[in-house]
Amino acid sequence: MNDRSALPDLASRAVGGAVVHANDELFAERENLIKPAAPAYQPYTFGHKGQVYDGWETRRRREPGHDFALIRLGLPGIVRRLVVDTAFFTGNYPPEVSVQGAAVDGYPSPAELLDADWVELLPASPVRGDTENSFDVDTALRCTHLKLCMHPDGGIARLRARGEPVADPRWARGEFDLAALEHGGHVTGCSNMFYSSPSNLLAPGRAAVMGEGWETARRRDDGNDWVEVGLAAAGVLTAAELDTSHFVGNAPGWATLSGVDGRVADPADPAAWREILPRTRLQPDTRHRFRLHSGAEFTHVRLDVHPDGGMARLRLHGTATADGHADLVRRWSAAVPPEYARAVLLDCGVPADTAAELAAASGPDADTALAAAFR
Ligand SMILES: NC(=O)NC(NC(N)=O)C(=O)[O-]
Repeated sequence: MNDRSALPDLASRAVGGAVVHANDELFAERENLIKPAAPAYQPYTFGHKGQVYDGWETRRRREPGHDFALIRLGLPGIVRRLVVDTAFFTGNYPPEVSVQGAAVDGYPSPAELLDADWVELLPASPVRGDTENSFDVDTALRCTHLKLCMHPDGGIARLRARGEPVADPRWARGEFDLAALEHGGHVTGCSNMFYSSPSNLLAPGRAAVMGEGWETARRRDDGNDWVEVGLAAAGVLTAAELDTSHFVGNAPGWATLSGVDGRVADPADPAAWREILPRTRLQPDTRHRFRLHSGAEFTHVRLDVHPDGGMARLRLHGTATADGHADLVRRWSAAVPPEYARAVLLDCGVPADTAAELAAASGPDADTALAAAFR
């Protein structure tokens, strides 16, 4: 799907994001910025500090400068669209906002983050109050953190950082979930997303409530709903997990899985798809796991649910092919600064001089050597 609004929110608390610091949050707490739920408001509701807002709100500045919050992305990746939602902030929204991104390995403290190499994703730009202010972003950087600035002060209900997660090759090796967002799995098509996004199927961890899964509207025709997933890497699947947890009265009755190898066949050609899991009955509110034995290589997998309903998670465990793994490493190395790549290679036990050489090199030979370092 090319629609940026359908991309997963890399900052959301639902995928492990955190607002690790704000220079001020007197009126309303910074953590509200990344709550997955839409913002809410109750007029004439006063706490000790003033009107209660569902967002991040600083005091009125009496000296020059600007306010800022530091966000750790739950899914490091390339940000394609920022949404600065000022819902319910009418007399107290910031006139302008800006956002910067950084790629920092390890577990930096807020103080260390302040010294990071911040790259501009959104220059200071005007925003409107009580509005979802949407900005497309043009960057190639795999960000791990964002810095959101309000010029000079004010309140913001939510920040959404829609984008493409880029896998860390240290954790996408051996047998892993080839559909997981954190490894670069992504939704490429879907029949219906009436209630919730199909990307939720690929989110980390178990869903806590029904709303954290994918749910379609009730079908009133003879068809069935489906979702198509681009795998993190071309690979061979060994197990599938179809988790209907929390879908009690609206789980699908049956499901099938099929796959295609987009390197040798056209995914748009229905005849190119091969069955992976035959039509299988599902139970409501159940984590189903199936062993897969076909041994075939796939780049895309399609889940058909019959006739409609919802599902919490889809996991597709398997191993990447050698060229699939090399592609995954190439995507990562093209999106991280050389000093970051060098630090990661050192962490993998690569000798210092080789790490420096590999991090700085480019071209097919360098790609092959880099992929070998992570295999
Ligand atoms: N009515 C308000 O919202 N006032 C103030 N904000 C809060 N939260 O009370 C302010 O000055 O922005």
